[in-house]
Amino acid sequence: MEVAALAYSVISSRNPSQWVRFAEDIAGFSAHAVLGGIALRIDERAGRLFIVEDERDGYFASGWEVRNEEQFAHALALLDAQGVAYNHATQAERALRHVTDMVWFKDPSGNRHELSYGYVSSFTPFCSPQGTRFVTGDLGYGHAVLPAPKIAETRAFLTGILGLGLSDFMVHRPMGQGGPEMRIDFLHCANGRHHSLALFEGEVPSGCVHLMVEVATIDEVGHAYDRMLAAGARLMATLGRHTNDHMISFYVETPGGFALEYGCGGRVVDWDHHTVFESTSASLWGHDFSVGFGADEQARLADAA
Ligand SMILES: Cc1ccc(O)c(O)c1CC[C@@H]1C(=O)CC[C@]2(C)C(=O)CC[C@@H]12
Ligand SMILES: [Fe+2]
Repeated sequence: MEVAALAYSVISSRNPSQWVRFAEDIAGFSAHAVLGGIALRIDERAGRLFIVEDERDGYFASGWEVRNEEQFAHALALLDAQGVAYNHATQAERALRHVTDMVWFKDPSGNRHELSYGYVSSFTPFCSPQGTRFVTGDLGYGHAVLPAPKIAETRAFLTGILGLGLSDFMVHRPMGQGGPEMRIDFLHCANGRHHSLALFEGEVPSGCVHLMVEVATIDEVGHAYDRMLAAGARLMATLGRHTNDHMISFYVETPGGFALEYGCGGRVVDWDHHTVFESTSASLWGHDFSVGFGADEQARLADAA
C-alpha cells in the first residue's frame, strides 16, 4: 500500500466553540460549520481538522489518503489478504471528512486510522483570519504523534500494512539516564515530509501527544506565539529546533487535551538517499518540554513504562 499523505485528523469535543476560538484566535485556521461538525481549514481543501461534538475531549482518528480509486481498491485487497478487519465509512462520515470513500481500522495500540481517496473541495482560496500561510500540498497537512504502548507491534502494523517507512527513532528517558526507556518512532509516507506520524511508547488519555502544522516563515511562528500569550493559552514546550526534521517550533495546549506543534523550516527528504538513524536528543536547541509535558506527566509516563 502506498499512502500519499496524512490528509486530515478528526477530533472529538464536548464544546466545539472552544476549538473555533483556538483555531481563529491562536492558530490562524479558518473555521466553517459543515454537515456533522466543524471544518478547520489551512489550505484550499474543505478541511484538514474536523471537530465532532462528543462526550469527550480528545483525538478521534488520523485520515490517510491514497491517490486514486485503483489504489484504494488495491489497499482494501491488501487489508483482506492480511486479515485486517476494517469498517466502511457511513455516508455521514464521508460527508464530514469530504472524501469520496473511506474505510477505518485500529492499530495494535488502539489508534483509529482512516484510509480514503478522492478529497472533495470547492477550492475557494484559503483565507486565514491571521494572514497565516501553511505548508501542505504533497506533504500532507502536518504530523500526528500517537500513543503506542505496544510500539513494536504498532510499528510493524503501520510499516507492513499501511506501507509507512521508518525515518529514524529516539529512545527517550523521562527520568534521566538509568531510568525507564521510552521509544519514539518517526514514520513517513510517500512524500518528502520527514514524518507524518510518530509513535510514542506510552499511554496518553487524550489519544494524542500532539499534532503539528507548518507555516511558511519564522515570523508566522512568532506571531502565533504572541497570539498564544495574548489569549492566555498554555505553552507546552518552548521554541526550539528538532535534530531529525530540522523544524523550528513551539508547542501550545489545545482544547483537545493534547498539544499543537507550530513550526517552520521542516526539511524535505529524498527517501532514496536516506539512511535510518537513532537520535539521542530531541532538539539542537530549545524545546524545554518540562514547561508543559511537566513533572506530573513525566512521573505518570514513567509509572506506565
Ligand atoms: C523529538 C521530536 C522530533 C520531531 C518532532 O516533530 C517532535 O515533536 C519531537 C518531540 C516528541 C515528544 C513529544 O512530543 C512530547 C514530549 C517528548 C516525549 C519529550 O519529552 C521528548 C520528545 C518529546
Ligand atoms: Fe512533532
